[in-house]
Amino acid sequence: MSQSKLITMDEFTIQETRKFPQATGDLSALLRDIGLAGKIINKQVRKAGLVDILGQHGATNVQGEEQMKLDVYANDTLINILKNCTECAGIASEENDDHMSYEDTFSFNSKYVVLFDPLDGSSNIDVNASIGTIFAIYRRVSELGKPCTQADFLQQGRNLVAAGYIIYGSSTMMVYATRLGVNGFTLEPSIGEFCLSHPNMKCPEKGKIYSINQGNSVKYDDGMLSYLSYCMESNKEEGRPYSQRYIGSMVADMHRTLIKGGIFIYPGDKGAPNGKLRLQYECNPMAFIIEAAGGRAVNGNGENILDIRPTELHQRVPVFIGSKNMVDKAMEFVKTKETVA
Ligand SMILES: O=P(O)(O)OC[C@H]1O[C@](O)(COP(=O)(O)O)[C@@H](O)[C@@H]1O
Ligand SMILES: [Mg+2]
Ligand SMILES: [Mg+2]
Repeated sequence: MSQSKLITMDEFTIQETRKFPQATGDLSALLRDIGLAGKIINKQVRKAGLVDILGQHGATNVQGEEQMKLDVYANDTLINILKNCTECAGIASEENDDHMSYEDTFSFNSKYVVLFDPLDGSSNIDVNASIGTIFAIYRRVSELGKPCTQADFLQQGRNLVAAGYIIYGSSTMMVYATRLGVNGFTLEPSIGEFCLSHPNMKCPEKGKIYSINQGNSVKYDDGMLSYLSYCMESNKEEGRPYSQRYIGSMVADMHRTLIKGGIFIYPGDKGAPNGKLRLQYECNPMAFIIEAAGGRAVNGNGENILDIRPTELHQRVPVFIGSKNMVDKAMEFVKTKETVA
């Protein structure tokens, strides 16, 4: 990123909007507001050991998971910023039981709703590894001028208008996808702006890394285990064995997968047939980004993640996501064994 050619995210989205004369600019404004929330969360993350923001908050969320202080901080920040902006009619979050409808005059007439995982990778907060915020933007299906309804938040991933994440890593980046493609913006700390650093991101068709919690192997079925054996098997021509990398923070594992290629898997297992990750604010936005970058995302039956019809806000789904060829290969193992069983 050369200083003389800095393109801020705002400039970029304005340029993109101009390609569509009928566009209102509302989506650009919404992305800017999510970026603003990201900058505020980033400020806390950067001084996490110095202020009282590490550790547990003392409550559990709707899924029975311990909330960390930063989970709560990030959630409150996003809720307040999106409430005060004029483009968002309501939100749903990993940390809230139900969706929230913003009922002021402006929000009532807003056409977008946002779903988010305010802080992804909670288990990494206290050990200073990369964490992130994941978001998904839909056009509401409920009537303008009325409160949002559950239907707004239970849309298929196919309906996404935009999705992205902010990663608080060695630098802070915001990556978002629309149907036009995927672009990444690095936070320039001296001017406090996200600036275009990764234009037109593409996920390589094939990679050399598989990413899964291998410690759970004892619970995996035969198909999954034989795919893992395939990843570890030596085959020089095909570039195997693959390397295994697993941070345990979906944002960080997916950011690497998007840039370097590879496959990220959180499968169903004997104890949790639907796996752990949530469809609406983790897997759908990541699937939308990866598809827009040329990759693929399916569940354990090979069904495209974006085609799944959600029935509950916090539903979980097994996920195989990343380089197209690697996801297709994994399905050969997983689906064959399922049929045999
Ligand atoms: O510790 P496990 O079971 O491997 O799970 C790791 C996964 O859980 C998550 O941390 C769940 O996200 P949250 O931190 O938002 O609950 C993902 O980011 C990650 O991929
Ligand atoms: Mg998460
Ligand atoms: Mg979270």
